[in-house]
Amino acid sequence: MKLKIAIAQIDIALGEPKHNQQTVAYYAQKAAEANADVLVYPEMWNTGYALTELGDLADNNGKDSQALLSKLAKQYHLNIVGGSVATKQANKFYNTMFVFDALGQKVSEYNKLHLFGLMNEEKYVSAGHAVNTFDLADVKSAAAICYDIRFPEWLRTMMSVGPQEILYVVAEWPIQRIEQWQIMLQARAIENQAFVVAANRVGRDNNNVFGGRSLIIDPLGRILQQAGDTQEMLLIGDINTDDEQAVRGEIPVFDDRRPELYY
Ligand SMILES: NC(=O)CCC(=O)C(=O)O
Repeated sequence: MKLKIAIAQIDIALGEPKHNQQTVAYYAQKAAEANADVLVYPEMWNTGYALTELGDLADNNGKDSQALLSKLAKQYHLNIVGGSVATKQANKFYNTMFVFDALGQKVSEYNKLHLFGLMNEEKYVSAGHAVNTFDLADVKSAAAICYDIRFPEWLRTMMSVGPQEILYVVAEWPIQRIEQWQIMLQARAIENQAFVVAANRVGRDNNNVFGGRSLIIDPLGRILQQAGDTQEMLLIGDINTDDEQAVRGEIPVFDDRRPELYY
């Protein structure tokens, strides 16, 4: 399957969901103009890490964000991996991803599993418990949120069911660890023999400068497309999932696993 992928490497205005919704809508239009099949946004695009203000700002059951993403998906006939947004669900706050197909139908919903202490996330946000695997644009896929990529055992859990052909990652990853971001994403691509499509934000909040460098990586860990570290942009890249069938044919790591020995 050939797919044109678009990544919206955007800046996020801290604590300003209305403003950020306009940015998200603008990049959907640009992705449609580029004839993209799939569009990916970064983590927590509605509020940024405005964690102390979640009581006022978190999206109730993700209603506003879902309505917007579904509308954009349908209007522009785009499959959308909707980054993540701060949500309120049953009096708790979550860092939640919504995925919509090109008909505007929700195909997945996922609450970030691993909360990032260095950014105080666990003080305000509750952790999810469920996998995030789905078919999007006829391709078996999985998705993770930012700090989740430091847990290869979790990604393997999701990637080996299928196995999945694309791993989407959405992030607010600071610039001082941007080399780790890139290296870990390349490793996740190689070990799972899958494409990795990773969207990071740019800009700053009160505590961090974020490092961009959104990436599209092939199943051999080679970088197909890479955005810069500071500028907002729409990164576009073409992938062909037949490539990873070739890689899997040569080194069948999924068949050779011995899960009975792993704990
Ligand atoms: N938003 C996040 O989860 C950041 C993760 C991060 O920066 C890391 O080094 O891990």
